[in-house]
Amino acid sequence: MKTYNFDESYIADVPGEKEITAKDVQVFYGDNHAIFNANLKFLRNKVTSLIGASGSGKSTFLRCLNRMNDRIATVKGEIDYQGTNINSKNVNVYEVRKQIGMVFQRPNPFAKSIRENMTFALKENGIKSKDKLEERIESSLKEAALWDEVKDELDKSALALSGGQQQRLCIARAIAMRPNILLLDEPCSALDPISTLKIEETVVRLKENYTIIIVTHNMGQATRISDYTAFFHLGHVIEYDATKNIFENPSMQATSDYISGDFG
Ligand SMILES: Nc1ncnc2c1ncn2[C@@H]1O[C@H](COP(=O)(O)OP(=O)(O)OP(=O)(O)O)[C@@H](O)[C@H]1O
Repeated sequence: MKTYNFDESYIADVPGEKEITAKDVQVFYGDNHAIFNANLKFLRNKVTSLIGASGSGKSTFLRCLNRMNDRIATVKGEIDYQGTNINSKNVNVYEVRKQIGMVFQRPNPFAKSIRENMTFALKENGIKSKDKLEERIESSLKEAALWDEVKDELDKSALALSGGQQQRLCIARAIAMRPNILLLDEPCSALDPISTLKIEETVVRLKENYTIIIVTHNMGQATRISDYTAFFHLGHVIEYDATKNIFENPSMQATSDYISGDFG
């Protein structure tokens, strides 16, 4: 078993077609150095889990991938997406977020109808045709496995849905924009086991059309749904590999300690 060298930079890479790559990414909250030289390549149409103890930097790193840290932290390094460094100042952040959608820990639907939740961003982006909007609502709600439960009550308030339904609505709302990448920041942490299972099934189906990167504290969830897993520790990416290897045969002592519950 190897010990991680905190002075060296680890290139976290696995074979396959890349969708988005972090190069020497560092994040600072004032004096707090939260992410140290993360070099991590994510594969297209795969689910990748980010795991690690509380405070290890998973959410901070995830937010770098669609510029969600802009107002709260200093992010150095490059995020390469389709040949562009999207961490560059002159990149249009709204365009980035159209292609790299995000779903948060707590479901956050707008206090509007289900239909309005689905159409708001589409209308803002110039999609006005009623047929096109209806088509997007239906196809996205189907992809998020919510359509059958809400198709007869699209004008009902989104806040009247259960927590799990609200989270699937947030996923549907994100994919209505037809992004390439979906970032999920502990999307099940506020949900009961049955709702969690539904989201997990949804995520596994969604990878057919999207690249998915998910922060999770739930080891079972990481093993059930992700193809690859990156282990974060003290702001460093310590190990990155096929999920099976991370959980059954990790190379690094710190990974082994974490997954066996020795710390964190
Ligand atoms: N908005 C913020 N302002 C200042 N510091 C922050 C902020 N968000 C995170 N941090 C700090 O950055 C470090 C990494 O935190 P982060 O939330 O990314 O870790 P995490 O692994 O996602 O933790 P958790 O699993 O508890 O969500 C911590 O030291 C944390 O205190």
